[in-house]
Amino acid sequence: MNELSLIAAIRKWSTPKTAAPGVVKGIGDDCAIIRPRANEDLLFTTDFVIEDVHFTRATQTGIDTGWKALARGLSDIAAMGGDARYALVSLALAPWCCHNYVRDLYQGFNKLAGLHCVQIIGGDVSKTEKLSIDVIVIGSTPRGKALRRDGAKPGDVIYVSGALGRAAAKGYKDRPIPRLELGRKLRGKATSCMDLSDGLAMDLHRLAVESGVAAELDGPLPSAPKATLEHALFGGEDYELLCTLPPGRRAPRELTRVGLIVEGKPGRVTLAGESLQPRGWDPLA
Ligand SMILES: Nc1ncnc2c1ncn2[C@@H]1O[C@H](COP(=O)(O)OP(=O)(O)OP(=O)(O)O)[C@@H](O)[C@H]1O
Ligand SMILES: Cc1ncc(C[n+]2csc(CCOP(=O)(O)O)c2C)c(N)n1
Ligand SMILES: [Mg+2]
Repeated sequence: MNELSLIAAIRKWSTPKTAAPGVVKGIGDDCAIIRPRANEDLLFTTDFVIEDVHFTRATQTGIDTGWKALARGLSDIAAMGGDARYALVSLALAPWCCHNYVRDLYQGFNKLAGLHCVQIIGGDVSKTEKLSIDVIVIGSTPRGKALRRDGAKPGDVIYVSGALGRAAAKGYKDRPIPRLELGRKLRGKATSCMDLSDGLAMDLHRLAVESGVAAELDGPLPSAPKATLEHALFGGEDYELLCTLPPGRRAPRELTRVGLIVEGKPGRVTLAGESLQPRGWDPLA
């Protein structure tokens, strides 16, 4: 395997049947060229997936690792109420990564990219000791309509999508489903929104800090099969949406009410009246 032959293969694996709208030039030049539409805001996000930090080689296939690496960025776009459009994929390959493994990674990227009309428009390859994948995703929203973390107001109702603790209960070996459709439905409805990557306790704290409010969790939490309360609150990697809606506003059926935004020390979170520490997954701990 050398750089030229691998990039030629990647180019073949990444070429869609029809180019995504706005792509003037995809893989093959120093930069990709994108022509933005009028009246849209662009969204940019980047996330790593690193061997033995986010997955272990022995327990996860290349296809699942590729899926998850792209899903993390798509989930960020979902949290902003956006459409995911393009991705850049940088691979630092470990000595054990053979041609067929890289092909499997692209199968994983492509399975998920195909579901959401996302085109891989570039990237980089290099080598290192442990496989590291960085995926940049670019998305868009109608101008001024992106959902943000900083708009929650006292009196708003807190909701989460899906079931919490799913990834932790499965040993972090599942394929997360980015909630892009739900995110778009929440545009113009939710006062704040973010995706749950580090666990509800930590991520609700972050949303409350950005919004300058406190949060009270009161309702029963929607938990995944076999998930403990510890998994649901602190497990992380659920990639569900956490959002707030003004009182009285009807919530889409994918959402479950879990609490209320209140006035108080910014970032303080309580569960059934008890203070909840902002503990969860911390990559640097
Ligand atoms: N190295 C960095 N340089 C510049 N900005 C960064 C860097 N790392 C993180 N950020 C920014 O800090 C903010 C919070 O990032 P963080 O990664 O904690 O959130 P997140 O992406 O929602 O969570 P997660 O990565 O756990 O899914 C984002 O705006 C992110 O772009
Ligand atoms: C081998 C292995 N050990 C632990 C975990 C759990 N884990 C890793 S990163 C993360 C949060 C999101 O990451 P980030 O904060 O980098 O966005 C979680 C919950 C895993 N997936 N694989
Ligand atoms: Mg991040």
